[in-house]
Amino acid sequence: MATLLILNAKIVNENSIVESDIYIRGGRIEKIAKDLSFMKVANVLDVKGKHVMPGMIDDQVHFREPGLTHKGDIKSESSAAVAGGVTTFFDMPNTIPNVLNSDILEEKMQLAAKTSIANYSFYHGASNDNLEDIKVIDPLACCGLKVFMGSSNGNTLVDVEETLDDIFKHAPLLVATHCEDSPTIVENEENYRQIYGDDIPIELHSKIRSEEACVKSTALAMKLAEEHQTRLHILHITTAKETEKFSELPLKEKLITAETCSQYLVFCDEDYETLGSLLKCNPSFKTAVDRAALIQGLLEGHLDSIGTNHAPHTLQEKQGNYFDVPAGLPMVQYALPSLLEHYQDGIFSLEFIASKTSHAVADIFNVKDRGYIREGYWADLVVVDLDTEVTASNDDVISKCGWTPFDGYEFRSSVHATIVNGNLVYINQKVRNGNLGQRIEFDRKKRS
Ligand SMILES: NC(=O)N[C@@H](CC(=O)O)C(=O)O
Repeated sequence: MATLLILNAKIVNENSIVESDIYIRGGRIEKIAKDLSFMKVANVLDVKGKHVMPGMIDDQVHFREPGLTHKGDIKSESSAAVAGGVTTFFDMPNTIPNVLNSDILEEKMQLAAKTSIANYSFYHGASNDNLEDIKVIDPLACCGLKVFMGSSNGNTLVDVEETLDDIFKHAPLLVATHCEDSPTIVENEENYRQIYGDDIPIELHSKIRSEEACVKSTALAMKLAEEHQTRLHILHITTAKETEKFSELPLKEKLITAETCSQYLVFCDEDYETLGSLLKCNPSFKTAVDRAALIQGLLEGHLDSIGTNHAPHTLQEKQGNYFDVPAGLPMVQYALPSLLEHYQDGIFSLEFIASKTSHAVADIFNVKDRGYIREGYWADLVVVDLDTEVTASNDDVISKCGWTPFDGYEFRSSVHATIVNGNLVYINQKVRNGNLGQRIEFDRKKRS
C-alpha cells in the first residue's frame, strides 16, 4: 500500500496550529505524531517552515464538461484546482445537457472518474419541470440540489413560484441556491437599455444585478426553507443586507447556511473601471461597504463558508457588449493565495481560513471522512508557504480559459504542494498526472 511521510508540518486544524509529522498509508492519515522520521516509507516530503492545511473543498465550480469544453474540462480545471490547493470540488449542473436527472448526473460522475485530478461530486439541477426527477434523487449520490432562483448562464432557472414551493417541499437533500430576483434584473436591464441601447457600461452591472435583486430572492429562499424545514445553503452572498439576515448560531444548529466567494472579499464595484467585463459575474460585485460586511459576516459567523464559483469563459468570449459577454470568472487557482492575503493583513487567522474553506464545507454537506486533518481521514492536504510570494499571471494559468482576474497580482503566500488521497498531485508549480480523484461519499440522512 502506498505510503507518504510528511515531516515537520505546522498543522493548521480545528482551531490550532501544532508542529507534527503525518504518516499516510493507503490514501488516509494513519498517524499524526511528533517524530515519525524513523518510519520506513515510500515517499518523504519535508515541509519544514511551511503550514499544512486541510485541502479546500470548493462547493461551487463550473468545470464545463460535458458540452462546453472549449472553456474548460474536468481534467484542465481540476488541474488548476489542485494548483490552488483545492482537493475536492462540487460542480454545477449548467453543463450541456443540463443535469436535470440522475442519468445525466451519473454520466458526469463517470467522466470525472476517468480524468479528475481532485475529488469530486456534482449537483443535481432543478428546472420548472423536473419535480419528479428531484423527488427521486438519492441523497447519497450527489452533493446537493442546485436551484437557480435567478437567471444566469444555462437553462436551469426556476421562476414559477408554485414549482419553487414544491421543490423546497420535496427536495430529498440539501438545496443550494443562486439568489437573484429575475423580474428585478429584467426591469433594471430595460431601464438602462432605454438610455444606452445594448451598450450598457459594465460599471452598471451591479445596478442591474442589484442589491435589491439579491435581498428579495434570498428572503424568498429563506421563507420557503423555514416553511418546509428544508436544509438550505445559499451560495455566493454579496451584500451586507443579506449577510445580516443569517443567524450566528453554531453551524450544526442552522437550518440555513450561507456561503460567499473569495473574489467578493477582494474586488468591489470600483474595480469594473479597470477590469471591465472580465469582472462580469453573477451575482455582481457590490460596494466596498458590502465587501467589508462580508468579511465581518464571516468573522461573526453569519456566513459559514467560502467557495470560488470558478466559472471560466475564454478571453474572446469576455469581449463585446454588456449583453453578449458571459458572466463568470476563473478562480480556483488563486482563491487560496488571495484568502491568505487576508491572513497577511491580520484579518483572518490560518485556522479561520481552514475552517471556512474546508471544515465548514465538510460539515454543511456531510462529507464523509474529509475536511479535517485527523487520523483515519483521507489525506487531502495543502502545504502553504507564507514566505514565498507568487505573482499571478495569465501565462501560468492552468485553466483552459488562459486568464485570471488577478493577472499581475503579487500574493505574499503560495501553494507549495497539494496532496489528494495521499498522492502528491502538485508541487513546485507543477501538476503531476497519474493519480485520479475519488467520488465524494456523504454521511447524511434524508434532507440533510
Ligand atoms: N457565476 C457566473 O457569473 N457564471 C456562472 C453561472 C452562475 O453561477 O451564475 C457560469 O456558469 O458561467
